[in-house]
Amino acid sequence: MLTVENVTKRYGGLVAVNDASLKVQEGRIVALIGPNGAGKTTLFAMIGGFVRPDMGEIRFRDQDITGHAPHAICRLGLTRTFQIVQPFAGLSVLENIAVGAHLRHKSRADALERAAMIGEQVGMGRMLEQSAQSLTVAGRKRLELARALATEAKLLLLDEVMAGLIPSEIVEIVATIRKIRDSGVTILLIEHVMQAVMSLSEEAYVLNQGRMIAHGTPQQLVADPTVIEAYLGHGAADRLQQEGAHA
Ligand SMILES: Nc1ncnc2c1ncn2[C@@H]1O[C@H](COP(=O)(O)OP(=O)(O)OP(=O)(O)O)[C@@H](O)[C@H]1O
Repeated sequence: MLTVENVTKRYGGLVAVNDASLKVQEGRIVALIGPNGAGKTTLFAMIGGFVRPDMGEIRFRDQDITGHAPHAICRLGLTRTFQIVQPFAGLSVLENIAVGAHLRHKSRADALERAAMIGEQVGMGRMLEQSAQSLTVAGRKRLELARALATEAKLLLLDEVMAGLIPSEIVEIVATIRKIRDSGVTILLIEHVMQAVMSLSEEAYVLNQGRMIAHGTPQQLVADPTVIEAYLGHGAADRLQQEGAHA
């Protein structure tokens, strides 16, 4: 469904993403993980059309979308959420979701009807008339999910939708994301909450200093010395093994 091939993005002397590739098959939940500053958000920005890669190619459903504008990519069925959630403060939850629905529904009544359905789907059924400004962090994350879904995305890119949530809220949003996938939406997510990555995704890619250093099931990756070193520093895999042997 999505193929990223040898994509590179430089900012001056810094190579934020360096010759990175990944594939997302339809119907899957795939995670993109890596330490802070690894280049995850930059890679998402390139896939969504917000940043143009210096090199490489991005294909979505057999179409080359490299360097296309975000609205054109969204119209094809690929939508991303943002790490910092900024709802339209003066609008209700329902109206905020309807902004996404307007991409496919020209009439306000149709957009609102569609928005109400999506609101239910993400567990915001009782908050639809509430002002978006009054939402908690967890509510805002759900709203961001709903706005993206309302564009009738076939592939959703979720950027840290669990950041700042307490464990019980994480459990709820994990269930919601699974439900969204079961409704036919493919998901690529950036996530720091490893417990969520382990329970949600069937496969994960690891980015470190701009390079894709590993790909596998989350279970394989947490046992992979290259991945452990990327997170914990040089020699960490050996140290862990020795500690394990002495325990
Ligand atoms: N617009 C920009 N101009 C200059 N440097 C940038 C820009 N955007 C990102 N970078 C740099 O590129 C590198 C990768 O950043 P990016 O935000 O993609 O990483 P990340 O993996 O998403 O990190 P985090 O997990 O902390 O969000 C960092 O060193 C960052 O400082």
